[in-house]
Amino acid sequence: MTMLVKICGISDVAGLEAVRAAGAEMCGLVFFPPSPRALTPAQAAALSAAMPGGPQRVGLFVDPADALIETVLAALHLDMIQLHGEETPARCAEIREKFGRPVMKALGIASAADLDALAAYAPAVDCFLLDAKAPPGAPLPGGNAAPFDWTLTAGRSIPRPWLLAGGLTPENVAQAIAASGAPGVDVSSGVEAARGVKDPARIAAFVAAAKAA
Ligand SMILES: O=C(O)c1ccccc1N[C@@H]1O[C@H](COP(=O)(O)O)[C@@H](O)[C@H]1O
Repeated sequence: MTMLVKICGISDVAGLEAVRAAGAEMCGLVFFPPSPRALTPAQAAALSAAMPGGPQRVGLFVDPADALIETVLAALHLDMIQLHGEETPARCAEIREKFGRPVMKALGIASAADLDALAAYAPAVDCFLLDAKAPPGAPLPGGNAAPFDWTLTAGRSIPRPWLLAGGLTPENVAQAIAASGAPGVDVSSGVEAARGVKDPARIAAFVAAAKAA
């Protein structure tokens, strides 16, 4: 089975080219201003236009108003919408229906009980991203280089396709896949040279390690 790989927080052409060259299926474009990886719709449109084709474009939003999604979709094509806030199942379904894009819902996981929430979301979304819960007071709900206990998902039936995220790196991704049973992985901080600055060599190493796992 193909291991799906998403590299999140791409903000320049070198990063996008590295994702394409490495063979990752998806890249994430962040539309959440507090993030060091955030893009304006115009910046994202220019970046995406610099490389027609290539990885699927996933737009990352945090509790977005409809107007923001509308503005982004008017500026560039998105293949998928990632919701990384406190969106309810009803809000996920509304966004999926209104904007006609597959929805990936991110959920913070700290204990086995957190996985119980997946059942309520399953009818409203196309896939899940299971990330560590943000540390208390963290300014970002994700992208914090924090892992969760990978064994929590081992042997669990996850009711949609899913990606593992949180603190993954080229060095630990194979171990994370083996421990969690994840069919796909997503990374941001672990492939950066500095916060918000992607490192093409680490992107290549991450994708190679994930695909070989
Ligand atoms: O990357 C961000 O800046 C970000 C901001 C707000 C919500 C989510 C964000 N990133 C997502 O979090 C996961 C895990 O990140 P990391 O690898 O631990 O740094 C990342 O894959 C993105 O999907």
